[in-house]
Amino acid sequence: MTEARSERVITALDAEDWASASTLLERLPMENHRVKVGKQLFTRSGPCVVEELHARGSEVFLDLKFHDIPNTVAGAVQAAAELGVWMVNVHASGGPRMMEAARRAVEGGGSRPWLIAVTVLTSMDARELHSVGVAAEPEEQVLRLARLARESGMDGVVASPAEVPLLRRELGPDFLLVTPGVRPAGSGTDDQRRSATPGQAVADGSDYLVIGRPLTRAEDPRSAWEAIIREMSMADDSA
Ligand SMILES: O=c1ccn([C@@H]2O[C@H](COP(=O)(O)O)[C@@H](O)[C@H]2O)c(=O)[nH]1
Repeated sequence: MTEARSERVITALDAEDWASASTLLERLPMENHRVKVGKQLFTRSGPCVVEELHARGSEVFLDLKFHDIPNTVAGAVQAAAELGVWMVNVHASGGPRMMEAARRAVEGGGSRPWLIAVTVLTSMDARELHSVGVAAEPEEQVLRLARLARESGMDGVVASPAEVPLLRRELGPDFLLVTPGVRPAGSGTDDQRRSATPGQAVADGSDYLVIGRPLTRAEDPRSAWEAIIREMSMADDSA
């Protein structure tokens, strides 16, 4: 991964509306240029949020985690591609036909978004995974879904930083690994159950670190950002 460290951080703009999101952006440095729009902001403020972010020069990861029948997901992914987003995602547990339909939906045009699949939500531990009927351990299930995602034409997966060493070893250097659940050393994990520090995520080979509350809830988001970038640099330098 040759991108600058600041380009490897995707800020999760989990704000209640566009007004709060843009206030937050003003409190972050300009290098914070990749942002993730999730269900709350998109549902409240709609596609114009993506347009506003593009006008500001940001690249947008539209994190709506589509999970539906193939025809519906294909239509949704195509609509996302027409918005010009940089990255969009589906749930790998929607199955191979659904992922293949999503892939076909973004093919054929000029530039297309990165299409990635969510494996096991980073908020789930083994116990919760078992409670929804999956007997496998999280790592095993993440690897199974990541293999399926690759065979179905996905460019990469969303997984926890804890699974990055395994996924890199098994899937090689070119499959995108996008990791939420990142927490600076010493900070609480909130509702995340499988997490690691920014330094660890980078050292293990994560391509993109999705970071929300450690930035959005920080008293000083700019300093929090700088501390994260410093931690990533130290991990890179010692690799
Ligand atoms: O498995 C997943 C998939 C997506 N997310 C999203 O990432 C951010 C993480 O926010 P934090 O505040 O840093 O915990 C959030 O928008 C989630 O919807 C995830 O956490 N885990």
